[in-house]
Amino acid sequence: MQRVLVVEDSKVVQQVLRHLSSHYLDVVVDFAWSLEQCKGFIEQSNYTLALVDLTLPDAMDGEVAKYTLAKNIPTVVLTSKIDEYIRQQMLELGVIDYVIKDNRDSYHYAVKLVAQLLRNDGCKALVADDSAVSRALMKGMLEKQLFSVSDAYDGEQALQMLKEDPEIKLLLTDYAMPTMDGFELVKAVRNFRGRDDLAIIGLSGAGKHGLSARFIKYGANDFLTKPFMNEEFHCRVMQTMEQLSLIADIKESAYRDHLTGLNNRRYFYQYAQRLLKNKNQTNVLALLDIDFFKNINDSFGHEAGDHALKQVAGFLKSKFNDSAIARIGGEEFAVVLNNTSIDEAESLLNTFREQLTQFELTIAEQPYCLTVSIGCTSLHNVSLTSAMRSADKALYQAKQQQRNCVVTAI
Ligand SMILES: Nc1nc2c(ncn2[C@@H]2O[C@H](COP(=O)(O)OP(=O)(O)OP(=O)(O)O)[C@@H](O)[C@H]2O)c(=O)[nH]1
Repeated sequence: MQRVLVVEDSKVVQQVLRHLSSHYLDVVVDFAWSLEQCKGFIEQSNYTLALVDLTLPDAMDGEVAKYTLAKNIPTVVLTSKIDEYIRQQMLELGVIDYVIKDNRDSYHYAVKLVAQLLRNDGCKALVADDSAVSRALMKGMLEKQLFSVSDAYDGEQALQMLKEDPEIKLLLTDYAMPTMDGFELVKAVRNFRGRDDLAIIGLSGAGKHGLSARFIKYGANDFLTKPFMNEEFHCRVMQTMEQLSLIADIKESAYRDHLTGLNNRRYFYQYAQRLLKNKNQTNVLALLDIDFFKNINDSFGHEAGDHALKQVAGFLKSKFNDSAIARIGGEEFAVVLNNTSIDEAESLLNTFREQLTQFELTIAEQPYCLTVSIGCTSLHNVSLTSAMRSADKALYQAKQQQRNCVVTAI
């Protein structure tokens, strides 16, 4: 589990950092006031990352950063002043980055930087460069930013590695490489990995600015001109990864039902359409609708109704954890049972239905049991529209019968 340690002696700054951390960091964050307290925390817990003030009353000369780094904790430094001497000192120490505390936005930047570094943690990156020295340098710099890094000596090798590993999220590629240069590599990679799925930063030598622009035209997200400063490299990588994360967040929220955390209707339709393309797989589509749900809203209020929906969603997830589940309407859910015959599906759905009748929800602090009606149909060799229509018709029949039952469309 990821954990962050913040060491800051100013009460006001600590308060600001606490506020921003609760907003941006979804991990445990401990706050220490001094080097001594910092040592105590490190004895107790393992930290993924430390954000430390360079000057503390009991550590005036950056000893806290030296201490966290000596304990192998990747460290970002907060400093109220910066000059070439301090900068060099910090780079030599091996801190990931430094943030100058000169306005409120710096704290914002610092916490967002920590958030991005936590996202980088274990994220795969690939460096493609024919120079072993350059490769080792960039590998080291990326590892400092918590990436898990592999490297390739030319474009062809890099392309092969990217084809084999869709988990690689960042590619740094030089332009001049034997067998396949950086442009060819970027063009080839973009045929199967989009800009929002794999970030690419192109590198070119000094005085070749035209090359940088062409990198972008061929599909790179950004570029760097060699030789680059440590900070420039760091900022470019961070900014590019932050954009990728933002797009991932937007995509995630576009496909998620905010109330229950399940997939939403949009996701479900796209998923089912994709599934139907595989003609060899027999799947079953089930539509589940809570019986007399309106009674919950009417008796206990809309908020209690929301709470009930969340509990039913959680129950569904626990029982069909290998299947795609979505909330496709108010109190209506869809489940796709993969590689299942219609008879098997009917039996599984009946078991679920019976288990739900035994499951006690908590509504307005009281136990409450509810039931669902289910319509199901084969999702194989049909159009999605026709499968939805059949399942809907079966669900209607289930409602017309006694409810709390499964009807299969023939
Ligand atoms: N609390 C809450 N209620 C919702 C939500 N979406 C839809 N509903 C309510 O769900 C209820 C659905 O009512 P009906 O369509 O009459 O269905 P029902 O009461 O479940 O009856 P049957 O389906 O015929 O068994 C309505 O009262 C909607 O307002 C939601 O997100 N939250």
